[in-house]
Amino acid sequence: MKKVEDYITTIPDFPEPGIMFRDITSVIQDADGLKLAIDEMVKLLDGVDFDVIAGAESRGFIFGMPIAYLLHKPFVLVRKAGKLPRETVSKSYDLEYGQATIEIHKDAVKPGQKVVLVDDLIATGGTMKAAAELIEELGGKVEKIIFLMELAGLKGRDVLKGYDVASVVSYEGK
Ligand SMILES: O=P(O)(O)OC[C@H]1O[C@H](OP(=O)(O)OP(=O)(O)O)[C@H](O)[C@@H]1O
Ligand SMILES: Nc1ncnc2[nH]cnc12
Repeated sequence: MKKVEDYITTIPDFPEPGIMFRDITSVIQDADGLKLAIDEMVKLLDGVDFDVIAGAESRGFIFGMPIAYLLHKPFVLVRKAGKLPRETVSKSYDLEYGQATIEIHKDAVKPGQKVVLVDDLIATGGTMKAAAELIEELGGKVEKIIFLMELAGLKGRDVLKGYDVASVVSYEGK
């Protein structure tokens, strides 16, 4: 029986020297890999009471949407800057390589709503930290943050201290 990690490809030195790129395309271009990945992420939400799933552009959309569909929850887009047409809240942050700004529509989360954040991977934790702060700025409560993969050596969990964080696959290094 194959495990999720068997479907993940690692490409050294992409997109920059020193980065071990953990590629999800080899997971989702295999029907069994895609199903297993989503099923394993859904399991991370066993017993979690929440109202909304929010996913980070773009790979967080790939995994967040099917989970929202399966659990019959609404899905909120955490988008890169300049893509959302209505009023937004916005935050800038650093990545393993580069820098980014994300935005959420102001009406996407109502005060008091319990939100699950979803992404494919945690590296430095910057993306999800910024997303969590935006949810909280809108009055939402971050109930849990889930990933398909975790690059544990980059200590992203420390950045997300205080949040309930879970992942399907953990790489010891980066
Ligand atoms: O933990 P961090 O250091 O914040 O890094 C993780 C983030 O980086 C990648 O997204 P990226 O911004 O490259 O965008 P993409 O999903 O559009 O490829 C990945 O999908 C996570 O969202
Ligand atoms: N090492 C990595 N592999 C794939 N996506 C990433 N996003 C940030 N760091 C990454």
